[in-house]
Amino acid sequence: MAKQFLNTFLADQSAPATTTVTAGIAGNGIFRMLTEADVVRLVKPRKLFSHKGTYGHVLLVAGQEKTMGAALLSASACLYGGAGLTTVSIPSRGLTALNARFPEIMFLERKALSAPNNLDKFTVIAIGPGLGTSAAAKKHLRNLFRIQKPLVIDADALNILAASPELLKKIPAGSVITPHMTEFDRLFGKHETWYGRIDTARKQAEQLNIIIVLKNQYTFCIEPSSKVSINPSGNPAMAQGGMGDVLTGLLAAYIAQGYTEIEAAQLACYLHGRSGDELAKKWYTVTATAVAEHIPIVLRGLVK
Ligand SMILES: NC(=O)C1=CN([C@@H]2O[C@H](COP(=O)(O)OP(=O)(O)OC[C@H]3O[C@@H](n4cnc5c(N)ncnc54)[C@H](OP(=O)(O)O)[C@@H]3O)[C@@H](O)[C@H]2O)[C@@H](O)CC1
Ligand SMILES: Nc1ncnc2c1ncn2[C@@H]1O[C@H](COP(=O)(O)OP(=O)(O)O)[C@@H](O)[C@H]1O
Repeated sequence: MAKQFLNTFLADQSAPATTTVTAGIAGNGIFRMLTEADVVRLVKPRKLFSHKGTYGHVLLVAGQEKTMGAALLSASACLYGGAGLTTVSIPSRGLTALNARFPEIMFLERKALSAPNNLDKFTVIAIGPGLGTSAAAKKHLRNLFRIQKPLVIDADALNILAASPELLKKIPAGSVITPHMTEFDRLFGKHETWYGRIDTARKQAEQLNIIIVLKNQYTFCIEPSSKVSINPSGNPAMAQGGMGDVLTGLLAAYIAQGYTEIEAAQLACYLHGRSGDELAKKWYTVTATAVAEHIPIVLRGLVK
């Protein structure tokens, strides 16, 4: 593949003109582009002698009355992403919708989140889509931080952290945060350029010992080592509410299935965008629901 420049992937072409991107995540450079071959190599086949326990259990803490849809979208991505079991902790008013839409998914009352013993059985916990930023939501986030297991943190959970810098410093090591540009700037300060934003993300990933999935047309997955992988899939047909909620559910599903946090982030970003790309061949715009539902078809096409 011809040498690529970082500016190809930045909306404002703000990087030094000579900064290059290598194809393939195995490359030694700082900026590496994720390829289909990387993804095919990463995907683990489902084993003959396996059962739901083999593929992990996601707990998703999401939703409030006006944004229950975000919780359902995220939960659907856990399901279509192949998690063995999915439990959602939503306000109980959302239960009828949950049971009607996804009978495969289980429910955990919000008050159960304050007892760490109730959380032991989950392989991974994701928090944020449609959660709101109430005092109760903040309390749940704080409680989850206390168990010191890596979390997937998105949307309103990021907005809570942005308003509570003391809590941001306590983010469990190894966690994955998935901000879009505005959420990122709320967390780490306003940036005038994309290159500046990526520079801050690299420093923060190292300092906080977390993975930052900085979402945009091209999404950047930044490791604690400050290496960056760039996801090339995705398209403007996907620019609709709920799309990030689906990405979060996928990411949690892949962690549940035993991928490392960075592998899960890379897989989730690539497959999410690829699903949108395949759908956009037929559809002028694609919904978040459709992107989630198409994920197993994408994987079947990639992994024979
Ligand atoms: N069906 C449901 O229940 C849904 C529920 N949802 C849930 O609602 C909660 C709050 O989400 P939210 O969209 O209201 O606020 P938030 O994401 O902070 O955006 C605020 C402003 O930021 C900007 N901006 C946004 N995205 C950007 C991007 N990618 N790149 C760059 N900029 C971007 C944009 O500003 P603009 O560009 O318009 O000036 C926008 O107006 C959250 O928990 C979420 O999970 C949603 O997922 C929708 C479906
Ligand atoms: N034009 C685009 N090209 C590629 N991907 C896009 C585009 N628009 C949105 N996406 C993807 O959709 C997701 C949007 O996330 P986010 O803004 O958090 O959505 P929401 O809060 O509505 O769930 C990101 O993963 C982003 O990469």
